[in-house]
Amino acid sequence: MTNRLVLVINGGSSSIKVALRRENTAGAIFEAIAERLNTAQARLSTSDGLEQDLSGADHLAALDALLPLVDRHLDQPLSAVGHRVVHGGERFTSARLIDDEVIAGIQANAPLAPLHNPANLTGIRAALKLLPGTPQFAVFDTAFHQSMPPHAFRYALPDELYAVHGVRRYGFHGTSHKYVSDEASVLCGKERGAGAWLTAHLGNGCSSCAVLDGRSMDTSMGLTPLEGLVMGTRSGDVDPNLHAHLARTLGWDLPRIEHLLNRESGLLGLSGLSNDMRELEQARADGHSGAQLAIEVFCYRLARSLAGLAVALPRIDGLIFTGGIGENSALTRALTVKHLAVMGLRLDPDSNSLLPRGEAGRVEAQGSPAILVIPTDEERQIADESLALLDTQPRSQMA
Ligand SMILES: Nc1ncnc2c1ncn2[C@@H]1O[C@H](COP(=O)(O)OP(=O)(O)O)[C@@H](O)[C@H]1O
Ligand SMILES: CC(=O)OP(=O)(O)O
Ligand SMILES: [Mg+2]
Repeated sequence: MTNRLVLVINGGSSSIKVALRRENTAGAIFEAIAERLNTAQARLSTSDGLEQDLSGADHLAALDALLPLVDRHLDQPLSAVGHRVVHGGERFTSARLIDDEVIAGIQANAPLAPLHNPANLTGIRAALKLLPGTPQFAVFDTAFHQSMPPHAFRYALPDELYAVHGVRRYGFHGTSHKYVSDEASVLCGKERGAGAWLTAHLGNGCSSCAVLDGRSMDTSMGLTPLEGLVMGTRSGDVDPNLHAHLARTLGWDLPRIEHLLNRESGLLGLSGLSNDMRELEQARADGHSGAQLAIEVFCYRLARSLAGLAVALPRIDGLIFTGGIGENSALTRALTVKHLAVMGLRLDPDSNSLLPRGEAGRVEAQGSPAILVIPTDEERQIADESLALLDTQPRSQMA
C-alpha cells in the first residue's frame, strides 16, 4: 500500500501554516506559512523558497494565496485534510470527521476562542470548497487536556456555572504539549510518552503544562486562551476584577476591554513596541527599557507558572521549551531558568546559546534535571491523528 498524503492546515492567531505530509515519512513534502497576518508586514514564505508580500492580508486572503501552492506538489490524490481547531469545549474530547454538526460545534465555541475558532472555520470552509471530495478532520487543542482532574480544571465558582454553562478550565496547545513530551521521553531514553514533564509552549500564544505519562495533569490556559502566561498581545492572568474596575473608572464596555486584554496587552502592551520577541530582543540590546521590562515580566511569570505546575507531578524528569520563542530565544530560556533554581534547574550557557536552530537538544548544566529544546510539530501530530481516524471511518461516510 502506498503511503497516503495529508494536508494539514494550522491556523494560529496571527499565522496560518499549511503542510503537505506523507504517511510514515519524516518531515513535510511542502510547507508554507503566512505570518504577521492583519498587519502591514504580513508575508508568505514556502519551503521551496518563495517569498511573497501579503501586506494587510487576513486569514482568508492568506489561504487563497496558500492553497493553490500545494497543488504542484501532489503526486497522488490527498487522502485527508487535518485542521487544527483551537476550542473543542467538552463536546470534542478527540479528533472528529468534519460534518455540519462539527462545524456548528466549532462555531458554538467561538466566543471562548475569539482569536482562533473563527480563523479555524475560515480554513475549514475554504478547504471544503476547494477539496470537496477529501475527508477532512478537526484536531482540537483542548482534547489532550481532557485528562486533567477536577481539582485542576474547576474554578471556585458555583457548580451551576460548570454543570449548566460549561465554565471550567479547558487548556490549549494540547497537540504541541503532547508532541514535545512524547519526543522528550524518547530523547531521554524512556518509553515513548513516559515521564513527568513541564512543558512551555511559547509562540504568539503561550502556555505551560504538567504532563505525566502522556496525560495532561494541569495547564496554564483556562476557559479561553487568555488565562495564564504573558503572550504576544494577550495579558495572561490579571486580577479578575479588572473588568469591573475599567468599566467603573473609565466607562469601558466589554468589547473595548476584550480588545485590550487580547490584542493590546502582553509583550506588545508592556513594551509599547512590538509583540514579536525577535524585535524585542533587538530593542533590549539597544537599551529600550520597555522591551527589557516586557521580557523580564514574560520570563518571571513563565517561571512562576512552571513552579506552580510542578505540584501536579510526583517528580520532574525535565523541562521542555518549544514554540517560536521557546525554540529560538536563548535569552528567554536563560532568564526563565534563572528563576527556577529552587527546583534545581540550571542551564549550561554554551549548550543553551549554541544549540543549532531547528534542532532538538539538551541544554541543562550537569546535575540539573533535563532541560530540553524541542521544535514542536503540531502538523505531524495532526496528520497522524487524522489518518488514524480515517482508518476507523465506515466507507459509506467517506463517499
Ligand atoms: N530567532 C528568534 N529569536 C527570538 N524569538 C523568535 C525567533 N524566531 C521566532 N521567534 C518568536 O516566536 C514567536 C512566534 O512563534 P510561533 O510559534 O511561530 O507563533 P504562532 O503561535 O503564531 O504559531 C514570535 O514572538 C517570534 O518573534
Ligand atoms: C491557543 C493559542 O493561543 O494558539 P496560538 O498560539 O496559535 O495563538
Ligand atoms: Mg502556534
